[in-house]
Amino acid sequence: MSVPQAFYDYIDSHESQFIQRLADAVAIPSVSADAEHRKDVIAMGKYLQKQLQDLGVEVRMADVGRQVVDGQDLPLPPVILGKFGSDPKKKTVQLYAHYDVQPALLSDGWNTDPFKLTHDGQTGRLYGRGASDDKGPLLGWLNVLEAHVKGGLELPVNLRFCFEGMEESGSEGLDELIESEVGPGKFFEGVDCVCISDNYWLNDRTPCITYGLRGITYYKLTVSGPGRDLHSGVFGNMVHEPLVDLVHLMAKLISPQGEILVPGIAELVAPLTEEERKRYDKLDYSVQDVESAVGAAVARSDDKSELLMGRMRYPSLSLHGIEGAFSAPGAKTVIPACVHGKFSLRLVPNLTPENVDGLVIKYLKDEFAKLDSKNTLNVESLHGGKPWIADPNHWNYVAAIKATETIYKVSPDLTREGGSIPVTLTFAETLGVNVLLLPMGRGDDGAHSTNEKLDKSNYIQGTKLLGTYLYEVAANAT
Ligand SMILES: NCC(=O)N[C@@H](Cc1c[nH]cn1)C(=O)O
Ligand SMILES: [Zn+2]
Ligand SMILES: [Zn+2]
Repeated sequence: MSVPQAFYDYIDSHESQFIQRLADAVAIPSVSADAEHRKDVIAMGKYLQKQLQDLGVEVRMADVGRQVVDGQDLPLPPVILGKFGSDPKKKTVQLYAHYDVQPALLSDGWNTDPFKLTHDGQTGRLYGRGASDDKGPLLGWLNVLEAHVKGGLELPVNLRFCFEGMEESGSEGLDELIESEVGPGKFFEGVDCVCISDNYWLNDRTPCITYGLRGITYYKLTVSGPGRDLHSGVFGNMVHEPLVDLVHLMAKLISPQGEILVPGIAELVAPLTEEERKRYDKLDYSVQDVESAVGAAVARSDDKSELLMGRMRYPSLSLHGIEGAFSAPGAKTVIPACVHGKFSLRLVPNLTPENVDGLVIKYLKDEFAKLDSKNTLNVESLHGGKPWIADPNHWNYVAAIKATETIYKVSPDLTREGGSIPVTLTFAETLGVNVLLLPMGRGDDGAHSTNEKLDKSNYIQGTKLLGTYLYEVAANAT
């Protein structure tokens, strides 16, 4: 079955309604990391439930339990499981996306309200938290479905939806749900392949298809000592200061040149082969691409392949922040009594949370002992996920490559991504099927950053791409 022109026409003629759909979704501040916003994440789930049901999807809102965050007992947002079509003659495609977003405050440096989709008519950019990560791609699937249901077109495959609301905060409860829904008569029965749209092109010109992700392991270091915050004029030079200890420890994790200083990590990384190295040389990328994506000339290397390998096939350690330290404007002369340092490690083959956590925790405890401080250190691993690599020669990838060539008239780059989507590996291992990452947005979208955007053309052409991919699955699956 070839793609009906009526599908493309429907998308083109409903552009403004689809942008409004994205605006409605961005307006719900579904920040999973913030307990105050948990009700909004749940509201976002309900909004999607209704949208899906209105399009004829059989929806189940799966309860995945509760979570304690900073002493507060909170409900986890439901995982939305949806079924559309059960024709045994058709392939069944499992779609995954997430409806939660990263935190965003105007005061972080946004030029516009992060929860009000702002369309810049000159550049065609749609600004808003979640526009690219991951509300735009999620709604792309709804747009595809709507074009078929309301346009009177038959879908070439059966669809299964799995939309979660905790991806940005460790996908709590999701693995257990997936594992419990595998088997005869269960939700995931009959799934032939998985498609996830939750990453980005490498640059702002060439579409890509992604066959690998880094894993992650995220830590919280707590240094405490004094029973309360102290006056630095009264107690400075009299007591061990938690923030001083913490800053020393955090500086021991990574050098300014990016070298991970935890012993044993580098030795675990899978060796680079000459054949693999050549793959990076071929990708359409430049130092200029990094610089324009980050907004400054701060790239660590002048060699594009070194930069790509740093993101795709080597681990990275990033320091994210210090909770409890004075951070407001002004010059408060406080000695904070208890501070929490946050950092994470992105994992590549053969690093896993299991073989890395022990190395990190032992190293930090040894380094803390060297400080000879009377304060106390606690190290926690908050969440983790293993790296993932798929077979890019599978028909699922052939379908995505052909769809990309149809929509964008170029062959996509085959990439590995530096970010982490832990459920990717769960799908691959528990369902035993091929998993594909088919991105909608561009490398300069600013996901997780200020002024996140999705280009209108990527949203509209991306919706066409997702639909075309379903037809190519029907045509290429074996
Ligand atoms: N678009 C995928 C993404 O941004 N994933 C997050 C997942 C995560 C893990 N811990 C916190 N968030 C990422 O940071 O890679
Ligand atoms: Zn995402
Ligand atoms: Zn994200």
